[in-house]
Amino acid sequence: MKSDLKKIWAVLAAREKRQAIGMIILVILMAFAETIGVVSIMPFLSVLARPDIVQDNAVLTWLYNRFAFNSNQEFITALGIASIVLVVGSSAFKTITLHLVNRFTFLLRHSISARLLSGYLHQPYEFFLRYNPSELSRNVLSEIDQLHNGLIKPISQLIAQGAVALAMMLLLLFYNPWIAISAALMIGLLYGAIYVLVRKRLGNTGQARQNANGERFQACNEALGGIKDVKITHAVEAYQQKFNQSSRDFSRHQANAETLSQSPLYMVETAGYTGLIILALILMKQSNDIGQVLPVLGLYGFAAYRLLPSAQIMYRGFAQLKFSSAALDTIHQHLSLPRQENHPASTALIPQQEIRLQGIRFAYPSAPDKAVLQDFELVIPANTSVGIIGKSGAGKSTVMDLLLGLLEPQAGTLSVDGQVIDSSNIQNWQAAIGYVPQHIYLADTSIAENIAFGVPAGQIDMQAVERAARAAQIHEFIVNELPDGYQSKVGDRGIRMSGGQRQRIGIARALYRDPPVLLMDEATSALDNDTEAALNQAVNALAGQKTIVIIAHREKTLSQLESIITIFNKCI
Ligand SMILES: Nc1ncnc2c1ncn2[C@@H]1O[C@H](COP(=O)(O)OP(=O)(O)OP(=O)(O)O)[C@@H](O)[C@H]1O
Repeated sequence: MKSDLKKIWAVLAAREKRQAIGMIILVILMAFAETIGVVSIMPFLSVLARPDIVQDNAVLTWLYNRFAFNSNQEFITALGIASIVLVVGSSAFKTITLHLVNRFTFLLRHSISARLLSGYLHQPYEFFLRYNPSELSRNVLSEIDQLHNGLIKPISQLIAQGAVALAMMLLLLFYNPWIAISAALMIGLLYGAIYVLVRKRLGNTGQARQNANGERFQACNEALGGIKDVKITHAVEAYQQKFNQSSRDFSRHQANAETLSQSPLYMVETAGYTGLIILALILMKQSNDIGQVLPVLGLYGFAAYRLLPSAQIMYRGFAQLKFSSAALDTIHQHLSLPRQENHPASTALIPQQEIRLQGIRFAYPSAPDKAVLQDFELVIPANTSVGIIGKSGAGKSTVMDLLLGLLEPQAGTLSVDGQVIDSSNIQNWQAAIGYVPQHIYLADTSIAENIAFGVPAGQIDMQAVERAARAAQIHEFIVNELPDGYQSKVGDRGIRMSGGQRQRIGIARALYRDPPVLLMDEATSALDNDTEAALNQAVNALAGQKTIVIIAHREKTLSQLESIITIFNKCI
């Protein structure tokens, strides 16, 4: 419990911590405002029922004389108006506080999920080889809700109800300390015992809920993301079942947690009711005077009536905390991941002599003992075009990712003109590269936005877009065949484009910034012979001005290049 609270505190940014303290103070004041609202009616009712109390009660006498009332009637009216003003004032204060607390907690949800996404986007590429994207979306979009509903909201309720319960206790202590203490002890012990009994179960259910949530995100993403394969392989039913199973488990765990956090109210109510009857019987046996027994019982009843709802809400808060601790653990851990800052480079590191991979050893994190590359050497002279071939699985794409600086080798270096590429100059190196990956990702926006990827729509250089599209042999298609030319939408992941068109948009994207280095990973595999020939011609036209590295299966694709390097994977 203590460590959960510590983790929540750690999840807050410095400004949010200050705001949280302000909110706690406001919530406590709100609880007292509520108590004042309830209590303010008492002097009015007392004087109304028994006007001579004004003379007996020192406070009332002082008030009466201080404001120089002429009659009890006037005094009662003034007390009534004062009570209304206090109730209205406390309601207004409560409404404002409620809004401030709601704003704070909901904006906190936004701020934590934005920081979480930003943290993920600033992780090295290898991080994304370890985590499934569904798991990361789950954390940013859904686990954050669990944190909000299961932790942040319950904590604010816990504080508010704790303050209400305390205020009520003070009121009861004032009337009858023994009754107040014994009622609070009984309620506290009962809830405490129930919490001890169910907390382990709540923790386990919370963990199972988180797993089921991840599985349901994954099933949904995979089915919709791979819809073509899902349809063609008749996997619709299998995916539906996979989703149903995890979605049902997710709901079941939430229902269990709700029951575990709500049902003690009925048990405690039953125990309280039984306690009252037993107390009545004992008191009756002792004094046999109903006139003495009833006020005591009434006060117990009142104490239970005022304390129970607060105690229940507090218990529910603790239960929700336990249920949400798995979500908290994940978010806390991921928010503390060290960030890899990306500062857009002002100058590109343009190779004048060579790009060199030297003494490289690389193994993927999931198979650290199986080196994909060992003692690997590669020299690419500047402003030449080099082809890389090798069997499937030989490590061509891995070499490309090392050249891109996306993967870090366990041994050896990547250098440009003798300058080793590390965290201090990686941005400058990447600023020099245009890259065409094996699978081109198209966003569901216009062709122009896809070519000028990541540039806000208003800042796109349309001349550069057209130049890149011409070089990638796609300009004619865009202007002649698409209804809105460069503003035509490509559909989700480019669903409205053919494989070859997608690839040419990818090539145009790599050329948009007119980079001095062009890296292509099987960039021409989906093109027909004529387009491939035209594209090769365009690439040849760039030869001598740019350093070009192309990976391909087919040697024919590389026939025009100045040198071809074959990769043999020593571990296969
Ligand atoms: N994320 C990964 N985790 C673990 N192993 C990986 C990962 N990616 C690739 N590998 C392994 O590394 C080896 C080299 O893969 P790579 O993709 O570089 O080959 P490739 O030559 O580009 O193959 P292809 O021509 O089929 O694309 C393969 O044995 C592959 O199974």
